[in-house]
Amino acid sequence: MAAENPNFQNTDPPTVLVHRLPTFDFPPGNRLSTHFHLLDPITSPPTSPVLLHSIRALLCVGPVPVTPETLNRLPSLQIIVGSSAGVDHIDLTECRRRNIAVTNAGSAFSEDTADYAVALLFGVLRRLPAGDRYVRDGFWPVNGDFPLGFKLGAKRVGILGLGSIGSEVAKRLAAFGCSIAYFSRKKKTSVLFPYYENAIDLAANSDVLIVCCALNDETHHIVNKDVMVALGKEGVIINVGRGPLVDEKQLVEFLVRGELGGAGLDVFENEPNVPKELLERDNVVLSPHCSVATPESFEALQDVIIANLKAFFSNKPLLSPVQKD
Ligand SMILES: O=CC(=O)O
Repeated sequence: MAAENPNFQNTDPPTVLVHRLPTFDFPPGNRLSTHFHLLDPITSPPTSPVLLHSIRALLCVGPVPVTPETLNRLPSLQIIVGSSAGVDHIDLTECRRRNIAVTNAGSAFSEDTADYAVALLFGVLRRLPAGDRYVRDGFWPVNGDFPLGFKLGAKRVGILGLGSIGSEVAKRLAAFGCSIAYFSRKKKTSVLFPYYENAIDLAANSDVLIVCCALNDETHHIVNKDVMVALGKEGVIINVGRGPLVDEKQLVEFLVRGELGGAGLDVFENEPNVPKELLERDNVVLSPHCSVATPESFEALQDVIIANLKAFFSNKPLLSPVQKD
């Protein structure tokens, strides 16, 4: 029967509807289909509305939006398993209203993303991409020594969002001799780093701001003009969270006027478009939203997705539920 009707919903393995953009998929050879019957409307024949009515689990691959309209087509939906750390593409308020659980990538990406934040910071302070261009473009023999960079050790690093990624960033930069402080939704009782009650105070006491918090209504443009003023002329902003956490228009203006020391950006407000003013600047390191992208991270992600779906289908606690506050 399953062979005759590709939309047939087996109970074993359980059916999971895949929600993704045509351009976004798991790398080949993923293990998810050995545990679940994955119904992917992009590769399967049209999915019957009757089947959609019975779907309980949705696997959201990448940053594809989940809107009230998406949810209207899935009246039995109970869980959305996300494949990213950030879930700003999912309408969480609507999910809460409909009592639909949401999970994210948990800590699958945290180490790689933290490594990347440190790499971007090194890139800005020591001007690594600019130095690379200097050598490749033949300027070294002509112009001589490359300008000095800045030392990483002993920098005062302010972390915006001391969650799973922020904590890994703190661990790494503390090992480089930086002092760490943070701002998060809440002060963490188990953490000894100084806590600031807002982003401006954190910036005023930091040389570097590393942005790794979740994007939501409260954190949209959390790095605004006032934060940039507080960070000061030598200050560096690293963003591995989401583009709209930083007011990009202001960031460009501050950099162009020389009122910030530099920026390392993996994310942008209007991806894949990057403000052209940034392309010309040697104190800015640009990266195409790929801090999480390693085969190791994607292996770990599959473990998290499988664990969440298995827990859901056997009524056990979810591994990485998105917090409900
Ligand atoms: O940007 C990547 C993620 O949120 O996992």
